[in-house]
Amino acid sequence: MEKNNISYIDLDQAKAFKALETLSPLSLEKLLTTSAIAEKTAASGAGLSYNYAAMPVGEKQLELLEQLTEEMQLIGKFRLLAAGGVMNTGEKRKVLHHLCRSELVGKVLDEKGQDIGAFYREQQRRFSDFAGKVHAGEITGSTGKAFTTVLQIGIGGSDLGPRALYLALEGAVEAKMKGLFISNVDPDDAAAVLSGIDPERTLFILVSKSGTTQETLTNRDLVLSWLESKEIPGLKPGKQMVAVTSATSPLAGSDTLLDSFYIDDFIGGRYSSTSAVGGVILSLAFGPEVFDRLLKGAAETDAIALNAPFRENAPLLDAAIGLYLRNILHYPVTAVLPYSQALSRFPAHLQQLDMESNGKRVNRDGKPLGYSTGPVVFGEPGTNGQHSFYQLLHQGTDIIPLQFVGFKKSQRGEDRNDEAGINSQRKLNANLAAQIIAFAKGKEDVNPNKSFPGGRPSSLLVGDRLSPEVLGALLAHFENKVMFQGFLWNINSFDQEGVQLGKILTKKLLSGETEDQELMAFDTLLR
Ligand SMILES: O=P(O)(O)OC[C@H]1O[C@](O)(CO)[C@@H](O)[C@@H]1O
Repeated sequence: MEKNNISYIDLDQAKAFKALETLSPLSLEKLLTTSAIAEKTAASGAGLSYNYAAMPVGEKQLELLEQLTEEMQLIGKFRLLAAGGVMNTGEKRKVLHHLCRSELVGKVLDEKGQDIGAFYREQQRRFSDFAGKVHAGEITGSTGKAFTTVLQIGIGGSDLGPRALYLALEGAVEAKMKGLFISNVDPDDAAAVLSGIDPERTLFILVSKSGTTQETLTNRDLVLSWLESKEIPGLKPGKQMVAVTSATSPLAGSDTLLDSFYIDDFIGGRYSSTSAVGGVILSLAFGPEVFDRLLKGAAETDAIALNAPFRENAPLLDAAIGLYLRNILHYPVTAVLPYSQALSRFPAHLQQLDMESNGKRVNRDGKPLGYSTGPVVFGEPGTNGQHSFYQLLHQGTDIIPLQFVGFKKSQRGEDRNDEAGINSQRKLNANLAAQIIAFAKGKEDVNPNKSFPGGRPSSLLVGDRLSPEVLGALLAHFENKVMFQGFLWNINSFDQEGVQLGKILTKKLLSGETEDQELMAFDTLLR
């Protein structure tokens, strides 16, 4: 037992899990009825709902999954996390991204007794003011011209979440500035983006929590020398750039830059979209009030995840059913399929969120696990995916559970009725409904090549329109789902040691310190 009566056991020690293992799998075709579609639904924030009628779980499974979440104390662990418990056991850190949205369980103090939420709010106030001044023309480029473009330099969590959110908001609200991103150390990434911008009117945001990431520092230097190379009278490259970093990073406190905004070690990269990491670019691109609306939606989902009972708690249900798919039915992959072009990069963000968090093979105390953890996650917007990889999803040898996301209304509202009076949004959603049924029910045919086995599960997250609030709720839904699953697997979802080895070998290779012959041989192949 640890403090607060929270105890940590591996999944395979839980009684409810052992009971789940004894149940026979159910026929999806029998489970999928019109009343199940009406009843098997639960709320996330901002009117978003999670429908699991096409998931292979019946009453008994749900009862045991609920017992499992209680036995593994998921809500107690979330409460402890939100209160500032050291849930990142590997790095011995608190995990406080929820605090960027609201004080779920009251104030959280650091070791000096300082209010950490107040620090996050202060940073939000600072970057909101900064954005307001840029929009009002009070803060300009170093040659006096108004900034019209904002370009984020960062990678991983300092790119994927903010980029996915930026793209998702472009059609939801009117933009105040154009947003662009450079992430890859591939020089072609920077060259392509820089070729289309006005150096005097572009504000660069250098985002690196650690301040040590090779790709980001390389791109910073590349951008600064590109600005220098323009030889524009009066242009000061550093004064076209702000930083977002942690107060302990080597980038902190630089007076060569226009300004700096801070996060701390308690906000993990892939969980940082609602901190200054996402907040600076989103406030500049769309206005601080739009970023506020996104935070509000995320806070609504957080409150549901913490307080709602199992059957009314979408992130908790999604996590528990996902565990059933992974550890009872042994499906190793999940596809996320948003029927919304605005969410084109959302699957890429979820890939990092889920796979970097739960791609672990030891428990939170470092002991090897005897069961599977996080699935492989991939996805593309529908209907594009339908004309690409859905063949394998329908008729391939593996069953891949699907997580559909759809909206009743289009985001931009521009649409056209065809001769039959049917608009494109209706066609998009008809495709989504058809896919759920085709995957679940299949279709027999005398020709085996034309036969669909069915029994392929899916869930549906559905909202009215992809507004900033709904986007925030969707983001928090997945953050909380991933967190709950990490608790179920008894792993630490908040570190990422698996990315280190490759970084170290790269460094050794570039500095000439390696004696690894095979590494040098591959390097030679690439020169
Ligand atoms: O913000 P930073 O410190 O540059 O890190 C970027 C990314 O690198 C990683 O540490 C992985 O290499 C991610 O977890 C993180 O989001």
